[in-house]
Amino acid sequence: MGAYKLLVKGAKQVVTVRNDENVRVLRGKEMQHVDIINAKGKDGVSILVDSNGRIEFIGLDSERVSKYPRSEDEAEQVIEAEGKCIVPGLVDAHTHPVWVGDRVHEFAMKLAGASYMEVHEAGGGIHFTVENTRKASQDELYVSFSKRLYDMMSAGTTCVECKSGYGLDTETEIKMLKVIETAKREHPLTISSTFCGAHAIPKGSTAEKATEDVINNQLPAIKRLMKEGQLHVDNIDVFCEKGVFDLEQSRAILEAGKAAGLQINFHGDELHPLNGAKMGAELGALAISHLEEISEEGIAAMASSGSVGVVLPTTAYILRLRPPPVRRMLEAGVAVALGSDFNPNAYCMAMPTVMHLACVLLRMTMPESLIAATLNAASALGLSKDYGSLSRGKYADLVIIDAPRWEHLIYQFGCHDKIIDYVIKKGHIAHTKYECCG
Ligand SMILES: N=CN[C@@H](CCC(=O)O)C(=O)O
Ligand SMILES: [Zn+2]
Repeated sequence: MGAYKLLVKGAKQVVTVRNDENVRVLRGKEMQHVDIINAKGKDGVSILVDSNGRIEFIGLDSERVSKYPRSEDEAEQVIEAEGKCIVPGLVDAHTHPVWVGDRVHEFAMKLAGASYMEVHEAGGGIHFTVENTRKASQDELYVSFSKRLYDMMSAGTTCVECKSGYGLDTETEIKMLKVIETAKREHPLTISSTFCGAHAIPKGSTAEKATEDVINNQLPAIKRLMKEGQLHVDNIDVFCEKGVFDLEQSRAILEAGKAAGLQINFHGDELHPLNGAKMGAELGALAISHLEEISEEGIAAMASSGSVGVVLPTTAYILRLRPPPVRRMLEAGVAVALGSDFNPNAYCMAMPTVMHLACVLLRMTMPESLIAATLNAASALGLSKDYGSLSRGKYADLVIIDAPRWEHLIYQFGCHDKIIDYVIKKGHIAHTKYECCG
């Protein structure tokens, strides 16, 4: 074993986002620029990774050679990155990736004019996925889930939030959380897991009964497994929406989750303005997702509570919703993050596509979008101490792009696999296009 796990050298440009490990989140104007280390002529940029996968040095090749003269010989792997750009590993702050049975048939219905809630109320949508997921075995779910995680990684994602929520009963919710738990142990990606037993009202039940079931049955069973060390769940979620869980039911579920030691991270103000953002801010939510219908009051509350706003451009795009007022949120000082919202309704797991949509549909700039998909997304999951930017001491999660400027990752609409040369996870080559595509 070498003294260093990896040396990347000769890069044209390294976007650190912030080259300061103490910066854990960025808001408002702070999101207008990213820190970049550029090569000086032939003197490229190096990243040296220690044996624990953390960044030991980041800076010009010449400085690295004078400070660590033997680094090239002592590194287990060396990547020549001449002419290439490097950004931090992307962080996907919101996904629903554990399920079987696609909903391609519903895409046609929606194109013909059916709304998300019309499909849901007709017994499709989440209900369709619940029926299929309840029938599937843990192994079957793991096979499709783990393939999706590799696909996400090949598009540059190195940390991802993964929800349960297609069980809506204790048994299936636990089955889903166990699938996520297995991936936490076995997959290179860093996973933040979320209990979302309140994702919909089970068929034949009511919102009152479902709230009671989540609080009195599902959550205590999960808590027991966490105590026994069988599960390590990070977040509590609820779909706070008209016709699903109302404001008070959502509050009760989130409070119960918080009392069980989970971070509050939920769906709010997506289709109707229920003032979910304000309620979440009052509870000290770490993050609130969607926010298409956030109120001015909700924006002010999130700016002062520090709750991260996770916006999901794929949803607004696919459902033709009015996009969330991201410019207003940024102006007011809300920290904005991005997620793919990968689920059978929004079948997108590529964060470069998400960043592109954020720029075009949500009017974010490219630096804002990159910050939202790295440092702020890590912050929405409580992971920004270790992930989301490149500085000494942080984990070396990197995306190495074969393009003359980092912005190509966002500018290019699709086919990112052609320019993503390497995805590095904690200093390991987790994916390289040279092995899979030649
Ligand atoms: N809005 C609620 N949940 C998901 C959709 C899940 C589904 O349709 O299966 C979302 O965030 O978009
Ligand atoms: Zn969602």
